[in-house]
Amino acid sequence: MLARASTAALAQAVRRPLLAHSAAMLATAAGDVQPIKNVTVFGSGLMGAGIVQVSAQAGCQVTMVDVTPDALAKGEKIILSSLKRTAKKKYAEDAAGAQSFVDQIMANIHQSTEGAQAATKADLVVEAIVENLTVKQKLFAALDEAAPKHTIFASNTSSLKIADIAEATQRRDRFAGLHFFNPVPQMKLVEVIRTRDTSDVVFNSLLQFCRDLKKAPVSCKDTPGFIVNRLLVPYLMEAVRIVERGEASIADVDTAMKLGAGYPMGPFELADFVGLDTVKFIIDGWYTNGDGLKGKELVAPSKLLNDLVAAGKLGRKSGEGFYNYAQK
Ligand SMILES: C[C@H](O)CC(=O)SCCNC(=O)CCNC(=O)[C@H](O)C(C)(C)COP(=O)(O)OP(=O)(O)OC[C@H]1O[C@@H](n2cnc3c(N)ncnc32)[C@H](O)[C@@H]1OP(=O)(O)O
Ligand SMILES: NC(=O)c1ccc[n+]([C@@H]2O[C@H](COP(=O)([O-])OP(=O)(O)OC[C@H]3O[C@@H](n4cnc5c(N)ncnc54)[C@H](O)[C@@H]3O)[C@@H](O)[C@H]2O)c1
Repeated sequence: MLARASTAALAQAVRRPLLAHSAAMLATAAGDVQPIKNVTVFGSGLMGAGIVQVSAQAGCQVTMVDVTPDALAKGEKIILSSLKRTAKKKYAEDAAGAQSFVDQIMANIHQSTEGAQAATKADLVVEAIVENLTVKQKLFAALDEAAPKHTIFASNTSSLKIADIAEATQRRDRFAGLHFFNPVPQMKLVEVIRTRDTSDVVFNSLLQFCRDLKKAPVSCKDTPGFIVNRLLVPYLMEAVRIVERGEASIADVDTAMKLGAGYPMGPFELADFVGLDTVKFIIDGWYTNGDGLKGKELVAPSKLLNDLVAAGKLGRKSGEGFYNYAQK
């Protein structure tokens, strides 16, 4: 009798928050939205450039902001190369059509190194800068003064708590996570993360914005790694530990996961793709103070990973990580 009662209570305890969460999703699905037509993206790197591109492709006016003209030029190069790949497929026999496709989208993209100025007309500010809480808080605190009251703030962080970033501003009701995946033009998923303070209108507007970008939004609580990274990063790290324990080679682990689990990339290829510095930052943050992950073996530091990052071998973006791309 006791066992049955405790099972029922447990089921109820699990069901209650899930029901509340899905009810919130349903409620917001029918709620008001504020239009997002003018977007300012901070960071023109791997992710920022992709977010700029897909927003411009959806018809938004987009301002891409970085700290130097050189960083902006790198971002523009990433966008042009991606658009040309897409244009080549769409307009295989029509070079003029392909060029006009690229030109029309690039006309929606403006560049600036003046962050505060760039935020003054934004309906949405998306941050995709270095994965460092203090740097993100400093940026948003400065933008809070410059951006209009209606502007929504969103972070593309891989691993930080959205609430920790938002606390640097006076607009916690207009602050959320908007987590895109690499490469942004290809990956359909966006994780939309609300904090306790995010308003329904803001959450709803971000869900609609993702749909306008032809992306598929999902949501979860403001927890370490949200959904994908919470599952993916421990998997990547266990692959590293298999190699550290001398149980298999890097190449065989990658081959095994591609041919045995049907993944498009093996864990080492993927870690090099994401950036070894980003992977290291994520596990270091979770190991030292991640809710429910602090001190856990699952995310413990790895000598192999730390040595590569210390040697500046960050993966594809530096030409070498677990693999050497200079030779490929
Ligand atoms: C850590 C962070 O917080 C979260 C994350 O981002 S975790 C990482 C999530 N991302 C992944 O897991 C990526 C896994 N890898 C993949 O999906 C695939 O390997 C890939 C899409 C990157 C590349 O696909 P793949 O078939 O291996 O290579 P490729 O043929 O070059 O590209 C496939 C298609 O996408 C296109 N494509 C690839 N990258 C592109 C880009 N950046 N821009 C435009 N088109 C691109 C190619 O043109 C090709 O188009 P086609 O099939 O019509 O010819
Ligand atoms: N790499 C991935 O696969 C991936 C995927 C999803 C999310 N993310 C997250 O996105 C963010 C960016 O990652 P990335 O891989 O694009 O990094 P990146 O190093 O490629 O780009 C970061 C860019 O931010 C710029 N920057 C730094 N401080 C700035 C500031 N104060 N103002 C304006 N620009 C500034 C840098 O100059 C650089 O161009 C991180 O939070 C990361 O965790 C990364």
